[in-house]
Amino acid sequence: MKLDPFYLIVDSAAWIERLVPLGVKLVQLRIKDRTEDDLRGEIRAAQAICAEHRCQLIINDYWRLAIEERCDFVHLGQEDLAEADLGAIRAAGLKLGLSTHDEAELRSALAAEPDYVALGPIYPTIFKKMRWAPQGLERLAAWSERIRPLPLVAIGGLNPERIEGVFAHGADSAAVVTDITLNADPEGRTKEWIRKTEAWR
Ligand SMILES: Cc1ncc(COP(=O)(O)OP(=O)(O)O)c(N)n1
Ligand SMILES: Cc1nc(C(=O)O)sc1CCOP(=O)(O)O
Ligand SMILES: [Mg+2]
Repeated sequence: MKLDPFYLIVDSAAWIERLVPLGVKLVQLRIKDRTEDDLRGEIRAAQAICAEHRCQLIINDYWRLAIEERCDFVHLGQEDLAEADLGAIRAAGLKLGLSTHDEAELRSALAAEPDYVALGPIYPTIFKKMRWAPQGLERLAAWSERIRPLPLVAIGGLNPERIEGVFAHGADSAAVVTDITLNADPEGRTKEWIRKTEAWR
């Protein structure tokens, strides 16, 4: 499976409406702490925009809702994975991306036969508190060897200056939150990401 090299992560359908029409082809809806009704509404709105713009939508965490709403891709972390019904996810035809942060997590991720593996944080991130030190580019290259031919997603502290390094070390896609959502010009930065990832598209 080929992933777009630019993997945007946002926390609302409003962000998706703002940025996906610019040419984003892979986006994760990552929402925390909302009611089920709110989540369902956000998922439906995101689906409509992504369908219109032929953008792959990935739902973070909420695999039951993703099944109910007939989504086609979910991303789960290791704690999510421990509680997930992989049989139900597969029976619904959902593709699955999994987070990893260390060797043990990589083993459990591979056992679940995902459609991609993410490694993070590659660089320090301001987005959320993490138990792991930055992985660095050599670790990313090692992961790439280990998971081949599965696609590898790099995440954590990425910006346009770091794009070339992660692809040179085996990443297939670069996931990003704050470099875009906290940027003074999110639209301009999104266009810059699309341009700078073109060589790997
Ligand atoms: C592409 C990608 N990689 C990693 C994560 C992190 O997932 P998780 O460890 O479950 O943490 P939360 O994002 O749910 O806080 C991700 N969302 N996307
Ligand atoms: C949501 C998330 N998961 C990570 C992991 O390592 O699993 S790093 C991360 C945050 C990424 O945000 P930013 O691009 O702003 O650093
Ligand atoms: Mg999660």
